[in-house]
Amino acid sequence: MKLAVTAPDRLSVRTVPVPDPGDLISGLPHPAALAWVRHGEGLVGWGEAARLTLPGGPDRFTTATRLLHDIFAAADIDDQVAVPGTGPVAFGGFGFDPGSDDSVLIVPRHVLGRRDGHAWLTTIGTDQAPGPTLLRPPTAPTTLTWSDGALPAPAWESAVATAVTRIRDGHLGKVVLARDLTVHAGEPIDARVLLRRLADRFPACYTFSCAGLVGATPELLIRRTGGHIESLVLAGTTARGTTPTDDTARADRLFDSAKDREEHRYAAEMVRDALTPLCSHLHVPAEPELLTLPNLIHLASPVRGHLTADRSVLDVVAALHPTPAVAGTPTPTALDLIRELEGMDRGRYAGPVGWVDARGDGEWGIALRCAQIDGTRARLFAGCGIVADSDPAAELAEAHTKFGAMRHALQG
Ligand SMILES: C=C(O[C@H]1C=CC=C(C(=O)O)[C@@H]1O)C(=O)O
Repeated sequence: MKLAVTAPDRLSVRTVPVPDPGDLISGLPHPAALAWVRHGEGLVGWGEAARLTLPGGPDRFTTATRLLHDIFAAADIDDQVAVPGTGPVAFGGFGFDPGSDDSVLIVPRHVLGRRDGHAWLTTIGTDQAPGPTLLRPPTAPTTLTWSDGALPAPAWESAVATAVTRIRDGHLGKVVLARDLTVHAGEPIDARVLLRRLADRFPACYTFSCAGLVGATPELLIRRTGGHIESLVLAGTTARGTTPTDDTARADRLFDSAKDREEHRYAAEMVRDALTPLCSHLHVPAEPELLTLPNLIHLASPVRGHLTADRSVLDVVAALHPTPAVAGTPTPTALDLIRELEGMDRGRYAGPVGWVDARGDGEWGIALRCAQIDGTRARLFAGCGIVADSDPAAELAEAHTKFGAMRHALQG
């Protein structure tokens, strides 16, 4: 696949303040939705002023940064709000595997944003629409037919067992193995229905949609606001309990679990090592804390820092991806094992997903708890960190719980 850039020579961009638009997702006018929303704040976009599709390669982030810089530098920008996310922005999703051709960036024609008491509408081009008008009301998917993806459950369990053997033999410390499920619907799946259900159920997650990849991820890879950066490293998981006592017992067991602590440590240490050279100040907590979601509890390390130089958020994404939350340790060995054992192409699942503006500010998550929608078909993904003490049956159960987020979004 070749690099493709669809963009006019010069974008004409105007951002104006608007009254509080309320719920962002219900303003999306048609199914080709772009979204990044958490606790009701964020950005939604529609229409395409520019699109970049990038071939695989470890340089895909720097290529994206350079091309976007050229498009944004040539733009004629009237930004009357001037906060992160105003002016032109690109939504994007990058392929997980450096060899993957799936990376895409879209500069929407319209963006509706809401953050810290500001609300704005950005319009690109001459079509100065006053705001979204619902062109096609969302309809929920019906008659869903589920099937296995690349590996049925027993085959995936034996892939996990093979990974455990390789780890115990000393080839690597950790690998994250994922599996996929396929679902067919009676009519084209509308991303807005999934966004609505995900945002209602997981308000603390980043509900996203970009080029058919729709999900609600709890994992913030990086947020850049001026020189300030934040990340939330997640690894180590348990399902929520069925009673309050069971829930507390599970949370305590997770917090004390040597196996989950090891899984988490690989991820937190790699993020620390990758960010240290970029930062004048970096805080990584010595111990993880618990992040409680409606369906799962994770070990979590909130990381904060200050960049030494003026780098785009995409430069920081390039330094971080793929973290051991989605690949493993050491990274090259883990990537080889993932290619050998998963039997599938992850596409943009577990890759960076988010947005960047012309200042280089932006928010990028790791695309987890998501599905790739393609007309009437969707591919759901879920993965689990495997270390020496992992049990294949327990990992299969964990993947099943992780699939639950998107299953619910599709089934209601
Ligand atoms: C790879 C996934 O989750 C990662 C993020 C948090 C916890 C994880 C775990 O405990 O295995 C995974 O590393 C996924 O949800 O598909």
